[in-house]
Amino acid sequence: TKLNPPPSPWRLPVIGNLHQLSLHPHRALCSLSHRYGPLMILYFGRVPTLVVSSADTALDALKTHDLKFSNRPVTKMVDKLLNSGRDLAFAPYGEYWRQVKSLCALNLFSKKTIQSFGYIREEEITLMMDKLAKASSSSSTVNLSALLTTLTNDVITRVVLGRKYSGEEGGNNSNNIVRRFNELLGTYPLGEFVPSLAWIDWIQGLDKKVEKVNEEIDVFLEKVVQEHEDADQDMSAFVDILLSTQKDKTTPFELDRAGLKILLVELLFAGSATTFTLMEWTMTELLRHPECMKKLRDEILSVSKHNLYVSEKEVEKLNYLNMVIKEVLRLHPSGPLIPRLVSDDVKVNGYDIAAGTRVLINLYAIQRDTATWGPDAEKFRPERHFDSPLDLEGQNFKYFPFGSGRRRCPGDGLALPLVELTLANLVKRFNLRFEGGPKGDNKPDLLEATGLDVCRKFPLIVSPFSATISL
Ligand code: HEM
Repeated sequence: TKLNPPPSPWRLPVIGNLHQLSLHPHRALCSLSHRYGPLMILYFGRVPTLVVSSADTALDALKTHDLKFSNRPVTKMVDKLLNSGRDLAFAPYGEYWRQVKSLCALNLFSKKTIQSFGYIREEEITLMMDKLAKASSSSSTVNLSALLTTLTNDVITRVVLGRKYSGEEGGNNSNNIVRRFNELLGTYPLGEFVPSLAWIDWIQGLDKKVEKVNEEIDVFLEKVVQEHEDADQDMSAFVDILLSTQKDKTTPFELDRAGLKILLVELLFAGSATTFTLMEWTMTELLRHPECMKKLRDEILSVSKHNLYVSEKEVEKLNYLNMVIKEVLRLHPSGPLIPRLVSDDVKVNGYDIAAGTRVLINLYAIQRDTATWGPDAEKFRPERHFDSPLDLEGQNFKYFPFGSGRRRCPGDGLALPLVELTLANLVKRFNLRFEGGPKGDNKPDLLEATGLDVCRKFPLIVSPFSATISL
């Protein structure tokens, strides 16, 4: 039978469409989809990649054919950094993935476990507030991006590893490890797409960099695991649960030392970079829209009247905060391109897609589509979520910032309470003045960094002023 492949933009010999990706592939692919349609095949060198850019095509791929789209590609970096996918995010869809996922669901992502970490969130947020209060009383500026990075990192390392590592030196500093891991995982070696150009990666020393980061991560995590093995008293971090799973020979699940460490590093990375990115963009948008900041502050003050600290119970009543976060996740999804892999030949929207084709679901394009969001789709307008049926569950393909289906993000329940609580306390306690970007603007810009998680290009530097609060 005759096959009907999706349209493809014109491409160059050898490199294919690689030159069209720019530094911000989600944006470049969004523009290309306006010309070539919501389903297109691009060739990254010799590697065909299906790009999905509309709600309808995402529904057909991720719902109608969800099983065939339930894998992820094992890129060269995943192969090297995550041992060919012995983690959760890149493990092939199958028994190993199922076992790891249920272990995490039960011991890390369950409602009860997340609630039990409430005191960690409170302690770390209080520490951050203290730093801001100190800066406020000495009229100094602070790097809010750095503070938020440390906060998310400290919370996730306490939950997963049992204590903080952000104050340690060099290779033992969890902030450094997560940052370098993120940078490398978001790198696509040219040799992966064009084998004849692999020498360029070699000259750039990519293999050496990966080797070094792998070694550092291994040394760091070996020390952490050893600390837990040597501890006299019972410890209750996630690493301890992994260690007891490892020892328990009756479980159907075999987790060796290397697999255990890969899972730990992935959770640190997946848990902190995404959560931090969401907080950083929320503060950016609020500083760009003082009317939204004021509305949010009024809401927080109306709900949280008796203490300086906004509690988790009070946060549950903050509807406008919820809308603000939803709008930020729409415009700035932490991971704008969701990677999947087609595991079997499939027909999507009438087009034939071959097994083995890589897939990129362009959340950025879908969540800014004017057909869904209207002519002001590019505008930050939290009110559009008022009484909206679109939630974060991933059932509606117009809006799914945590993904959808079997491979949907399992960490939303861990991320959102921290994000909500931090933002509520920050906005209640401080008026923040943006201290100019590189061009001396008085409103933060929207320039994006490159990498797997798209955070701000330049950090948010602000002057905090303690707000007057009558209790
Ligand atoms: C604001 C915070 C977060 C955002 C926006 C986010 C977003 C996403 C997205 C879009 C995916 C891909 C889903 C798909 O393929 O359908 C994903 C997967 C994943 N996320 Fe998150 N995430 C966040 C926080 C977290 C946290 C806190 C953790 C864990 C500590 C986490 C762990 C994971 C894992 C393990 C996967 C892979 C799941 C699988 O393949 O089975 N995420 N996330």
